[in-house]
This record gives sequence, structure tokens and C-alpha cells, in this order.
Amino acid sequence: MAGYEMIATETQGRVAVVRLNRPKALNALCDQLMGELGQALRGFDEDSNVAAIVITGSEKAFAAGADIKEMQGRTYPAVYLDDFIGKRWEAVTQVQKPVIAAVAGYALGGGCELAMMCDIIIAGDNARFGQPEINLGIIPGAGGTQRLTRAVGKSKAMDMVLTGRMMDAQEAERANLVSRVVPAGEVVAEAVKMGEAIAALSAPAVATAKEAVNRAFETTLAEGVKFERRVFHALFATEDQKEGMSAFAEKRKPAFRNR
Ligand SMILES: CC(C)=CC(=O)SCCNC(=O)CCNC(=O)[C@H](O)C(C)(C)COP(=O)(O)OP(=O)(O)OC[C@H]1O[C@@H](n2cnc3c(N)ncnc32)[C@H](O)[C@@H]1OP(=O)(O)O
Repeated sequence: MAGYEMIATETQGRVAVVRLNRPKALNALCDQLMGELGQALRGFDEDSNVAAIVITGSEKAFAAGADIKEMQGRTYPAVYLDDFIGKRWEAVTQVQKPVIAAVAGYALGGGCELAMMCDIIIAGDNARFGQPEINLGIIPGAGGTQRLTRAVGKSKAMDMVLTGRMMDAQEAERANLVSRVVPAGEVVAEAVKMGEAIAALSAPAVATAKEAVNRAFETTLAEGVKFERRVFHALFATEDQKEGMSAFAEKRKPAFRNR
């Protein structure tokens, strides 16, 4: 895909990789970058050759947050009327396919929030997560107070949000913010490997699984279990369920056809 200035995109097999590419500003998430990211994500979500998406930055920074210099002069009416954050930032939460954040270096403020909007976070061993907005006289505005709290619990979320301190990769793994830690130079390769493994599975089952896990954040346990049961039953209407179970019984690898 051509025409982007602040991101770079490529596909590796059936995995799309979107690289935030504003190195001089540590990938600060300005409006243009977020617009390009949203456009790329929508394109890859519609592309049937793509089964999973990786979002990454550089080895120094996934993203050091929203662009402070761009935000600096904004007024209340301007951010309110523009629906600042909502309009451009939530594209990642609308993607049906699995989205993996491959985080090396700084993931601060909006960078941490962007990673948390993804389905899985793989961290490089040099990753540093934080919500330092309090140091700027504001609070997280892209879901940080909500998603961080759900991920790491109230006490650690308060610790991060009220003091603005950073968490290293090891602490982030212990706190369940990230699924695994790998050497920083291998974070994209590891995420692509994970994406390829998911790409080999049944796409309807993968999309349903993602929807069901996400439902856990939005509903009660009883409603969530009921939802899971309904969509679990629905998957018995797919050819892939027959293929998956036949392949197991016949001791062969399944060949899913995504239907
Ligand atoms: C989503 C919402 C609503 C809010 C937010 O995200 S608010 C932003 C939260 N993030 C931060 O507060 C982090 C700000 N950055 C830093 O604290 C530091 O840059 C650092 C600790 C990440 C790295 O420090 P280092 O000394 O290694 O590098 P710098 O010289 O400070 O930065 C290099 C270069 O990048 C520019 N930069 C960094 N972060 C941002 C940013 N968030 N917005 C705009 N520009 C940023 C920094 O100004 C410098 O550029 P210049 O050399 O041109 O000044």
C-alpha cells in the first residue's frame, strides 16, 4: 500500500505488519499518523489474503504517546467538537482480525493505550510501559484508565496513572499486561510467527474467539457465558468444525477452508 508518510506497511505471508514510522519524534501519535494507521487497518481487515495484523514501532519506541506539541495549543471546544481521540484512535478496536502489538522501547501514554487496544502484546526485553499524562496536567484519554485497570488491577493501575512511573517488560509480564517477553530484536519476528500460526486456523473460529474474549470486558459473567455458548453452538454450522474434528480423528493436519 503506497502513499503513507508516517507508517510503513508490508505483508509477510498472511500477516500484515504496520510499522509506526516517525523516528525523530519517537513515533509520537499525531493526527496524521493515527489517520494513516486507521486507513491501513481498515484495508487489511478487508483484505482476504491477510489473516492477522502486527502493529510495531522501532527498537527505541513503539510510541511515546500522543503528540504533545500538536495537543499543546488545543482548547476544550476544539477537542470536544473534533471528538479528539475517539474518531481517529479507535480504529484498532474495530478490526475483526487478530491484532498483535510488537512493543520494543517506549510505549507511553497513547502508545501504551494503543498497545492495549490490540488483542495481544508481545514485549521486547527493553520495553517500557507507562501512563505519564499526569506529568502534563492531564489524564490518559485513549482508554488507559480503563484498559490498564482491567489488565493489571486497581492498585498497580493507580500506581502507574497517579505517579506516571514506567513499568519495565519483566514487571509488565508479571502484571499480565503482556503475554510474553522476547529479545527486543526479535519482537516483530515473534509476532509474525504468532500471526502465521493463527492464519493456519479457521478464520470464523478465530474471529468468534476474539469476539467472545472481548465480550468478557463488556458484560456480566452470566451474560458472557451465555454469549459464548451461542457462538460455540454456531461454529458447529461451519465446514471447518467438521474438518477440524475429522482431521483429529484421522490423525492428520486439518485443512481449514474458512467456511
Ligand atoms: C493519548 C493522550 C490523550 C495523551 C498522551 O499520550 S500524552 C503523551 C504521553 N507521553 C509522554 O509524556 C512521553 C513524552 N516523552 C518523553 O518523556 C521522552 O521523550 C522519553 C522519556 C520517551 C524519551 O526521552 P529521550 O530523552 O530519549 O528523548 P527526547 O529527546 O525526549 O525525545 C526525542 C524527540 O522526540 C520528541 N517526543 C518524544 N515524545 C513526544 C511526544 N509524546 N510528543 C511529541 N514529541 C515527542 C521529543 O520532543 C524530541 O524531539 P525534539 O528533539 O525535536 O525536541
